[in-house]
Amino acid sequence: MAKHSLDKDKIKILLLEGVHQSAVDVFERAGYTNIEYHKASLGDEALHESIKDAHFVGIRSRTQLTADVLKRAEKLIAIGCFCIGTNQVDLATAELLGIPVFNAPFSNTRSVAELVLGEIIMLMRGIPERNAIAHRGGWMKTAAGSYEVRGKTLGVIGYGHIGTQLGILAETLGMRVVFFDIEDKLPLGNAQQIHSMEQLLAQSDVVSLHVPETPQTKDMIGTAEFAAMRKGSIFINASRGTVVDIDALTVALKERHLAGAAIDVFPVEPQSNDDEFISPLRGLDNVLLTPHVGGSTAEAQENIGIEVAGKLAKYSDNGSTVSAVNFPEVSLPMHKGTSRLLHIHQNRPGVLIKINKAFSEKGINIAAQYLQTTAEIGYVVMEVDTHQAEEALVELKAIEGTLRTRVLF
Ligand SMILES: NC(=O)c1ccc[n+]([C@@H]2O[C@H](COP(=O)([O-])OP(=O)(O)OC[C@H]3O[C@@H](n4cnc5c(N)ncnc54)[C@H](O)[C@@H]3O)[C@@H](O)[C@H]2O)c1
Ligand SMILES: O=C(O)[C@H](O)COP(=O)(O)O
Repeated sequence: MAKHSLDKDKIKILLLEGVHQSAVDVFERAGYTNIEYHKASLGDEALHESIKDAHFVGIRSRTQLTADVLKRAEKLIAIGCFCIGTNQVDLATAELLGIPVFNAPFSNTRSVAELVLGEIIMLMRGIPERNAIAHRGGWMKTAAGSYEVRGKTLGVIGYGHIGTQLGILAETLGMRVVFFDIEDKLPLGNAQQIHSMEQLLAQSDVVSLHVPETPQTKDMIGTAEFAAMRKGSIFINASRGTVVDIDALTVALKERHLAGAAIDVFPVEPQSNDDEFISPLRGLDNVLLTPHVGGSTAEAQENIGIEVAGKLAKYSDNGSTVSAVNFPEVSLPMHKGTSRLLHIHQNRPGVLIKINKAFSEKGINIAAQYLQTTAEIGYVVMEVDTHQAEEALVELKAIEGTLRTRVLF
């Protein structure tokens, strides 16, 4: 088992938002037992208190790791987002502080696609409204406004891991699939790329959003876009709450320009299951409201726990940063018989030369060396004889531009 500059039982792992037990199991199997586990996200003060001595933190989409939080988390080595989205982390600040951020880019995508497919069928049949009326003692038995999905057009906005899977599943039900994406994408099945979002909106019976939260996607669907959609069409958002102008959506639904909607993500979401959900969409019978559960299935959560905890444990044990979203990616073999030094520095000219010169002057032999950079930082990993590791670490810490160093014996 890898030995660290810090004993493993001193390495604190903070897990928030009820990440799956599979993550705890992975950490424990890797020898990390100092785990602080919370079922929900923490309020600002509690978060500051818990993260200030944490070496690793695991979150889901709720916890906001802002620049302020990160700067106060002085011991933080890496962050795990146990989900797809990483917009809740200030990635640029994390990078400049030398903190890699990992996520699970695929594990819950099938779950989202399945949920959306079910919602399409329910909404095309007007089931949410019939269900709500029945719960109030009414009986809305009519074929009016109730349609098969076969032969209808699904417009997917954001044709990535989720959008593509949804497209394939929808085609198996006989739907025609069109998509809009800022990138040219290989259409799967019989899907067709449309290069104008307006044209997609005008020809779709169902529009489903699957874009990430970025400055470009903020409020990308508002009054004008709803007006461009067909009268009586269906709108679905299981991407991020910031992408849709929720007031404009409310108007489009109340005016019955849209026949229905399914919304899983909201501009403001409750911090925990004990807090009230506030939204102008509440009380609309033709809207399916779900509490950000697109990726919340047993299968997805278990796989995410294993994947992200595995990436964090690997970074802790051997320094590998493969698939980090904000960091130079270095793929490292296991090391045996040497010690591994990890050095994260500002990306400025001459750092590697200075390291090599300092080591050569001290007679420290470098058995292996790996370097990757981004525009902002460099990540160099070196292997040296174990008896020289402490001395090498001192030399590394003295290099100008150093952000962080670690040694793995
Ligand atoms: N509701 C949930 O529980 C849940 C679960 C998983 C993911 N999500 C959200 O869904 C999003 C999509 O997930 P994914 O795995 O398919 O991501 P992805 O990165 O595989 O796909 C996103 C696609 O959107 C495209 N895109 C980006 N900006 C765009 C723009 N301005 N206009 C059009 N297309 C644009 C990209 O080119 C890409 O093809 C995630 O970023 C996450 O925010 C939500
Ligand atoms: O980004 C994601 O993967 C989804 O939004 C799911 O987030 P969650 O883990 O908070 O449910």
